[in-house]
Formats: sequence, structure tokens, C-alpha cells
Amino acid sequence: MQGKVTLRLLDKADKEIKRLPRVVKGAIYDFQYKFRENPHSPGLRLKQLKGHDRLYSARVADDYRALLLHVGDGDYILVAVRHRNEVYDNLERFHHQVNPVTGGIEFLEVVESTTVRAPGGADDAPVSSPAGSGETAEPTARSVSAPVGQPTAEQCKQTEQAPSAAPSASQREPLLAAFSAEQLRELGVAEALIPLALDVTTDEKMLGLVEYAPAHSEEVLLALADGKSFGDVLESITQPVKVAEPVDVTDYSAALRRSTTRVTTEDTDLREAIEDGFGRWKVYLHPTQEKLVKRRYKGPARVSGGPGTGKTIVALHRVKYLVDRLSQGRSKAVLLTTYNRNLAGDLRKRLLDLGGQEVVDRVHIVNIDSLATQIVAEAAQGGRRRWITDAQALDEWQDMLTEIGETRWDAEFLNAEWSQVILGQAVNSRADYFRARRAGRGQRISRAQRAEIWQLVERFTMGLDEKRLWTHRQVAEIAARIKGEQAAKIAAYENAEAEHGGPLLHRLDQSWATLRHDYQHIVVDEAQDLNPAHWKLLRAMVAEKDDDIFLVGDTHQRIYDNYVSLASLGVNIRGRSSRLTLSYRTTKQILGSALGLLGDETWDDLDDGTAHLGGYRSILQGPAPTFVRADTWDEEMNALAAQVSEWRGLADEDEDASIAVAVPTRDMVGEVEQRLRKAGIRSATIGPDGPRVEDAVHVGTLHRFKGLEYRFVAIAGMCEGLVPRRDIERFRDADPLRCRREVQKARSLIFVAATRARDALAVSWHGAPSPFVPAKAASAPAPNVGDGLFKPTGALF
Ligand SMILES: Nc1ncnc2c1ncn2[C@@H]1O[C@H](COP(=O)(O)OP(=O)(O)OP(=O)(O)O)[C@@H](O)[C@H]1O
Repeated sequence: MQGKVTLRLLDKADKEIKRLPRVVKGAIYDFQYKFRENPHSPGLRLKQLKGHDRLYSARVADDYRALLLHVGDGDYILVAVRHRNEVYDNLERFHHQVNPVTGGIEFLEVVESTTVRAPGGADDAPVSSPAGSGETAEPTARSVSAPVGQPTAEQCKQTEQAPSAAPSASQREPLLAAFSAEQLRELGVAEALIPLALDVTTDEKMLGLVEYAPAHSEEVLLALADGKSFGDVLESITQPVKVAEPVDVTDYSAALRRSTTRVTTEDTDLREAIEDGFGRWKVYLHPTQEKLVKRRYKGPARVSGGPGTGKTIVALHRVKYLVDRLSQGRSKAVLLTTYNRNLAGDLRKRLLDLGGQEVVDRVHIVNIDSLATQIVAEAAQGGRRRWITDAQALDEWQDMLTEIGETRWDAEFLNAEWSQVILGQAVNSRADYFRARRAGRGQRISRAQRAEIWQLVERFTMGLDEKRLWTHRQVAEIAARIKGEQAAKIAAYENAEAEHGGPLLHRLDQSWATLRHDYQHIVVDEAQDLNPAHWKLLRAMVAEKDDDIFLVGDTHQRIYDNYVSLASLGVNIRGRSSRLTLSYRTTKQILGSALGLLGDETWDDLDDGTAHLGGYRSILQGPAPTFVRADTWDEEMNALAAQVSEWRGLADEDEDASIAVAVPTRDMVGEVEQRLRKAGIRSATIGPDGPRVEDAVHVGTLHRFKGLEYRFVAIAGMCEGLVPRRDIERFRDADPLRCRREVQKARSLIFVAATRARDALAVSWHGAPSPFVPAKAASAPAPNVGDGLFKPTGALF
């Protein structure tokens, strides 16, 4: 009888397999099924490779063989699928190990340095190195080979053949000359790669070397080649994945259980990893991500990290992990919430993709303001009302002050005091307001002034009541109060039951539903944008216990005026904070520019401390961002249309939705769309629910870009007076703190928009540039409009 057989796919093997002909991929799915049924069935021709105790080959199709690593018992890992001509010779080129530092299983192939494979998969033929290049002795970057369309070899070839006056690769100093083999070993680089890595002399070869190398080696080598110090890499890349206990490098079964062995899970369809290029997040978590997903937290926990580091991915996996551990039932025991409505929709789609309907059925997915509205509606409080925005509330303040002839206080100040201090801290009485914290509000006020303000606020809210108006902040505050009262009742019952020594009778009657917390777990995405009332609401909806609240966010991306001190709101994350640092979205080049946008500002960490982005990095490569200035908006839009057309040429067919344009104002959205239309380009506005049309170039104000992702992003209208808005000048003397915050918010807006780009970013302006445009880019001569637009000025932020 055949025992249970598992066949997992090793990280990076999917990259190779994706390039195989479609029919071979189809054959792999059949193979996987048959192999799991019975690996020894004669048709599969499972056989051990000569000289290898754990490596096996098996038949996938007539000409293709799977390379399998036998972990033990019925556990196998699929490490490659190759044409049969490429499997059985030079078997010493295949290496596998349990990494002594990370404890993960790794596989790699090191090919001879004197041959270069031409791209073309099965037809790959050995090609001699260019004659006379004098480079045959150098171990090359193609050590880890790919069977088809091998960029590595191509890159090598191009570099080697390029006629140039520059020193040849063999004369150049190796990139990692400053490091020893022992140091690379300590950092966890795969043993077979170390001698090759130490000899690499060009960036191209380093990129080729790591393309199919084990992921940890890739991260380490690229960071070192980038100029990071040994200490930095040890601390930020190796330590987080280092195994605490000594690693038994012969125990592959133990290694398979570690998160550092990046394989598809047993029951995850291998098809997912191979077919869907964007689906890798579903099957290969980075070990640091996986640890955060599966940890047991003794209370609220927070994960921060720069844009694209996978915070949302971690939040989604965390939700699935929590749901998988719920006891049977039909209730929505987990709340997954975020700030924006469109992001909540996106979370629903992705959770469905990750966990299927059965997971989604147990999760209430809703943006935080809709949640508050539902609660207030269910409690039948407030009646029918019309929503007004914060800006409209400001107009209401202005009207009221004019009406009563009040000139000592300005509307802006009162509106902020009302929304941030009074509503923000759920202050319900004059006495509470006298005691309320006003941290971050700048202007100091006396007790007598507080009394005056309270009176004005009462008058103002009565006015809103009469007009049947309210703001989202008010509703959040009412919802927090309703749920706070419910939580207090639950606590009282629990105390009474503790004294009584068992459940009280009326807790078992119909009122039971209101006498328990709404959720068992709460997961929050984009946590930096929630306001204090939101946190109070969430705190009241889940009992204080292990794994109660899990939040992910990045204060550098805060684009609303919500500053909080979580501890003061009962959400105590101290000792349970972690940071992700590897960006999966943005290229190194874009990331460098985007980081420059943040300037010298300091950023809070939601918890009275400061946040930083130390160690934030990317291993993705792309072109440098481009900076373009034009004399007029009209010229800038022409340039923009030209840039979008160029990108459309690069994007796949029907991939218009991979291009987006961000502008500072709503008027500009309309104008850009019109210009694109004139150029024959279909566009769609990004509204509050996201883009209305999928297959079009998306155009939106900077505010709409949170949480989105595109291949190409243009930020247009980066002009003085628009970014940041000129009208914040009025705070410069009157309220310097407010002024600073407005500048910071504008930086965050641009930072968010710039980091939505995966492959390319273009920034443009007309007239005087925004002060955020780097001086070098701003002073470069204007390019000739219509000729070579959006070419880099050479300057980065
Ligand atoms: N382990 C992973 N493997 C592959 N792709 C990943 C992984 N983690 C994240 N990604 C990809 O990286 C991109 C960014 O992920 P995600 O949106 O979770 O980042 P984020 O930190 O929430 O970003 P932001 O703060 O900018 O919203 C997504 O395309 C996601 O699929």
C-alpha cells in the first residue's frame, strides 16, 4: 500500500517552469496528480540520479523530466523540469543543502563557466565564450541556469561581447572584493554559490547569478553588491531568518517544516504558482512574513513596513490563518477592515482568491466608516441624515461664526479642535474636554478658552442636528460609544459571573447576542489612517485576549489627519511590533527616489514613538525615474500623453489598466482624461470605489492611489503651489505645527503615488517645480517638448 505522498514546488522552480511550452506545463499538472497517487508507477520512471542520494528524475512527458528532491518517506520537492537531454550529464552541477544558517532546503545548479547557453530551451547548445575575450577562466554569472529564454546567458553574452574601452571583466575588481567566503557563509549564502559570487565583476553578472539562486542568497548578495555593509546585511536580512537552535544539515524532514524552506503547501495547487504570475504571494511567503502570520500574540500586534513590503499580504494570510483555527460555525467571527471603501472591496477579492468562499464566509470585510454607520443604524440612532465631508463641515463652521458674529476663533481651528480632540477622543462632556489631551494641536489654550470652545461646539453640533447633517467622524464616535457601552455591560456580567461561579441565567436568554463581543479577532489594514474613535470602536468589539487585534500600516503613507496614540486608546502593542523591509513591488531605482521625498521629517509610530524605514530595500531592477518640466500645463499634458503612449507600447495587449496618472487636483483629472482621449487613449477616473473601468489608463487625484499597484505611474502637475497646496502658507505663522503636518501629508501623498509603480515612474511639472522636486532635476534644462520627452534628467530625489 502506498503511504501519503506530497509533492511541493520549490520557490524559483516555478520561474523556470513558467517559461516552458504550454503543453509541457499541462503535462506537469497530470504528472503531479499521478505522482501523488503512486510515485513508483512504471509510467513515471522514477529513478535516482547517479552520485546523488536524494535527487531523482521522473518522466513528465516524452522529452521532459522532473527533477525531484526526496526529503524522506513520502515527501518530495519538485525542484526543476528539464528537457531530458539536460538532466543526466554533469550531474555534479546539481547542488542541494539544508542551509546551516536559515535551516531551509535549497537547490541550485551551477554550470560550467566556459560555456554559454543560447536561449531556446530544449535546443540550447553549448556556445564557446567569445574568442579573445580573455574571460574564459572567470566563473560567470550563469552559474544557476534556466532552461529556456535564459536571460542570464544573454546578459553575459552581451556584456562579454560589448566592444568597450572600459577594463574587461577579468581586469575589474570583483564586486564583493571586500568580503570573505567566511562572511558570505555567515550571512547564509548557499555554499555552492560562494566562490562564484566572490568572482563576479559586473552588476549584470551578479543579477544573472542570483536570478535562480535560493531567495535568501539572492537578497544577501544583491544587498552586498549594492554597497551594504556586512553588519547591515547580517542585521537586516540574515538575523530575521536565522534559526536560533543549531541546524542539523542532514535532517531534511525538520528543514521542510521550517518557514525558510519556501515551497508550496501540501494542498496548494501547484498550478497556482505556475500559471498566475501575480499569484506568487498566495504560495510563497517570505519567512519573515510567514512568522508574522503564524505567531501567537499575547494581545494586539502591529506590523509596519515601507510600501510594497507585503503588509496587506500578511494581513490576508493572517485572516486565513485565524479562520482556519476557528471552531465550526457560521458566524462572521473575524473582522477585516481598512480605511477606504475600494480597498475593502479589494481585500474581499484577494481573500476569496486566497482562501475561497469558506474563508470569506467567516469574515466581515468592511471599511471602517461603513462599519460605524451599520452600528449606528442598527441601534436606530440618528435617524435619516445626510453625510457631509470634513471640508463641508468647515463651511458649516464658517457660516455659524459669521451668523453669530464670532471673530475671536477661526473656523479652521474650531473644526480641527472638534474633530481631532473632541470627536477624536470621544469626549462627551465639558468636564472631559477640560481634561482632554491636545497633543499635536499646537496653539495652547486656557481653561476659560476651553469653556468658550465647548460652548461653540455644542452650538455647532445642535445646528448640524437641526439640519440633519453629520460627518463620518461623528458617526464613528457614536458607534464607539454604543460599542463601548456594550463592552462595559459584558465586563460587568463577567465580573458577576466570576463571583457567582458560573453563567448567569439571563446571559443564556435572548439578550445573549448583545452580551458577547462581536468578533473573536480583528485585522486592520492601512492602520495609519484610522482615527481615535475608530480604535475605540474596534477595541470595544473584541475581548482583550491573545490574537485579538492585528494591524498593519505605515505612517509614512498617512494621508488623512488622524494621529493616534494606540496605548491611550486601549490598544497596547508594546513588545508586539514587527517590521517588514523587503519591497516586492517597487524597483530599487524607484524606491531610492521615493525615499528622498520623505525629506528630514520625523514620523510617528502610532504609539508615541517614532517610525523609520531603516533596512527598506528592493531586489527588483528597472529604469531610473524620469523628471520632466514643461513651460505650460498644456505642454505638460502633451508630454504626458506621449509618455502614456510609449508605455502602452511596452504593456501587454489589453493591459491599459497597468498604467496610471496621478495629479494633485480634481480639475486636472478631467483635463488629463480629455487630453488622453484626444490622443486616442481610453482612460477611467479612479473614484471612491476605485477605477470604474478596468481596461483603461487610470487617472486620479493623489489621494486615490492608496493601496493600488500599477506597472507604470506618471505623477503630473508636481508644481509649486499645488504640491503642497499654496493655501497651507496661511498656517505658517498662525499654527506652525499644523503647517508642518500639512507639508508632511503632502510628502506622504507623493510618496504613496510614487511607490505604486512597479516598473517605471515619471514625474512632471510646468512652471516652477514643487519644492519636493530634487534641486538637480528642477534646474536641468527643459527638454524639447515633443522630442525625447520624459528622458531622465539624471537627477534623483
Ligand atoms: N511573499 C510574496 N511573494 C510574492 N509577492 C509578494 C509577496 N508579498 C507581497 N508580494 C507582492 O508585493 C506587492 C505589494 O504587496 P502588499 O500590497 O501586501 O504590500 P503593502 O506593504 O501592503 O504595500 P502598501 O503599503 O504600499 O500598500 C503585491 O503585488 C504583492 O502581491
